[in-house]
Amino acid sequence: MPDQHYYTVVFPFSTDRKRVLLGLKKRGMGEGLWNGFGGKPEPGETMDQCAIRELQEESSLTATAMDRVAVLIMRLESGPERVIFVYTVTGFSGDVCESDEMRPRWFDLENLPYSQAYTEARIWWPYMLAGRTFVADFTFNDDSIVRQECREVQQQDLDTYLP
Ligand SMILES: COc1nc(N)nc2c1ncn2[C@H]1C[C@H](O)[C@@H](COP(=O)(O)OP(=O)(O)OP(=O)(O)O)O1
Repeated sequence: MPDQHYYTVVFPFSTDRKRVLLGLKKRGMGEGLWNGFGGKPEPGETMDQCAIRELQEESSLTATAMDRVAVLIMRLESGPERVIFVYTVTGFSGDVCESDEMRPRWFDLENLPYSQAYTEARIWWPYMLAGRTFVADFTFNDDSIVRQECREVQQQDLDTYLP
């Protein structure tokens, strides 16, 4: 079994579901790219707890309605495999604020910044935006995707990927 590192990534939607809140990563992994809000779980924390905490720390929003919608598996040429749990948030409280790590901005769903996001976002964001539950599995060689699979699953199937 390869070494695996676990992450969350969280995407808040506007009430009318026409806009999504993304954050421009200001430092570290994915710097300069638009993505959802997230990170690594702290010791003893569940992935759901991690998702809520990371969203709060990075955007100041508190999730009140959140769904686990996908698992992304990133098989990199070197380094540990990344297993990323994706969440959508359809209810929240608080006001959006910039943090040390993320500069948040609402985007219309028809105008997403794919040219300034992770390469594979073009493949799996449409699944998420369509409200699907899925597992996306990517193999990279350098920064290129050499194998990809995106398949719809049942909600409970996502649990099998939990650490
Ligand atoms: C190709 O790989 C990735 N694609 C996408 N779309 N998102 C990714 C990929 N690899 C990582 N991510 C996401 C997962 C997390 O949301 C962040 C990375 O989290 P970070 O390293 O910043 O975690 P923190 O716990 O916040 O880290 P520090 O507090 O130590 O800065 O990117």
